[in-house]
Amino acid sequence: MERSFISYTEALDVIADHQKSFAVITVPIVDVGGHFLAEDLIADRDFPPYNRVAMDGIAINHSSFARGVRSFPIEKTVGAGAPQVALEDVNNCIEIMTGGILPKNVDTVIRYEDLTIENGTAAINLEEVTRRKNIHFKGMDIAQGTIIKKAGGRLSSAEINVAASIGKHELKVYKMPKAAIISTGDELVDVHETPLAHQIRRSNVYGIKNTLQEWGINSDLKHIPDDKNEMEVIIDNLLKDYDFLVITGGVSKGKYDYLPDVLKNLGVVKQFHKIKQKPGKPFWFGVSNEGKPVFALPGNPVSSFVCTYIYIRHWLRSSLKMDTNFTYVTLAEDILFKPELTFFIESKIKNLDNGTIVATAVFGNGSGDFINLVNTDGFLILPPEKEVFKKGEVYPFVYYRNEI
Ligand SMILES: Nc1nc2c(c(=O)[nH]1)N[C@H]1C(S)=C(S)[C@@H](COP(=O)(O)OP(=O)(O)OC[C@H]3O[C@@H](n4cnc5c(N)ncnc54)[C@H](O)[C@@H]3O)O[C@H]1N2
Ligand code: MOO
Ligand SMILES: [Mg+2]
Repeated sequence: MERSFISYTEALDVIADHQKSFAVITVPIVDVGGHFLAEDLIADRDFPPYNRVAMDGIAINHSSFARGVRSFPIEKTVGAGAPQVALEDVNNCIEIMTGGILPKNVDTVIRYEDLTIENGTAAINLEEVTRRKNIHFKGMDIAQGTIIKKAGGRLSSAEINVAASIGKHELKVYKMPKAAIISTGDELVDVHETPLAHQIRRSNVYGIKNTLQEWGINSDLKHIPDDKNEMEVIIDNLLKDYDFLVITGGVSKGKYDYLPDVLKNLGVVKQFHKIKQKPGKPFWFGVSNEGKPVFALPGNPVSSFVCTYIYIRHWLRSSLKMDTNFTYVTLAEDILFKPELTFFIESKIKNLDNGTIVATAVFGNGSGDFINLVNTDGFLILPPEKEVFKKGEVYPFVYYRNEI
């Protein structure tokens, strides 16, 4: 159904309705970082797989210590990687290293720091020793056959460690869709060019490309002048070659804002045009006859930036069955915003030593002022039904920095 001037939440719902199922591919483990997991990771053994010695020292049978024995002749010395041995006499000990398999007939490990070793005998310098100390017992982390990580979600170093330990030399991951990011507008020149007095360099598409890249999506950049016929031919071809399109500019009320007409002529079915929000109001979203989403973002750089972080993210996370919530932060100061629109306001955040993260709005000069993005960390999402947003209240926050 076609809609106009809908709310932010309605727009999110429409976009989620057009989520896709991405194909599954297999990628070698060394290249898998940042991909999205498409299979469950299952423990192939207990973790740890054997009673693992957790400290370098000696292994004893605690009953001897309990009987008052304090000096233990060393029967043998064993390193990690050696098969399991057995203590023959419970009054003796086995010298053993971290990572080794716990010998039979022992149940407690004492570290070197608590021992004096002389002439092949280890004396324990402790009044008390807890039985089972310094042993990482078989299966205590997870049992064989248990799902460690369900499909879905992004592979971080934590999951990659686990994948390696269960022998996954290659993993099933989602094949991310490929995007064309298209700038429109006769005033725009290439980054290599020197603009004339009435021109600017096209910029917002580079930021969008980088954002998509951070989300694991490859894209190509294209440019189309404000020429209806040229637009139609180029977009028609791009719809064939790419999984989704991101177009910036040409969607408002201007004489040369041809995009909605062009997309209509190409059979891209409008799902909505205009959202009750600031910035980004003229956002147009449609789906081609092959089901390919077309995100036609308003050209103003802050508007296209916000719409990318809100709506393209929402489509991707919905498609990947990931939760779509944002983190919440606390307002450092009151914010006044009267219009009945969802307000995305650029803000700086600060971590306080009491554990709260506070956000301070930084008002730039509207959605054309992309310099203001450099001075902020993300944007607050303030709902339309209020005018005064009080210091101390909490609101969702979209963080756009990707620091190491
Ligand atoms: N009469 C009205 N005019 C406008 C309205 C309105 O409701 N009534 N809405 C305003 C709002 S809000 C926005 S946002 C813009 C959206 O405009 P378009 O999507 O049609 O975009 P353009 O007109 O092509 O460009 C707008 C602005 O952005 C600059 N731009 C465009 N592409 C790029 C790029 N790739 N890199 C850098 N800058 C870009 C362009 O030069 C313009 O300055 O419409 C308002 N007008
Ligand atoms: O809504 Mo426009 O996107 O503010 O400048
Ligand atoms: Mg325009």
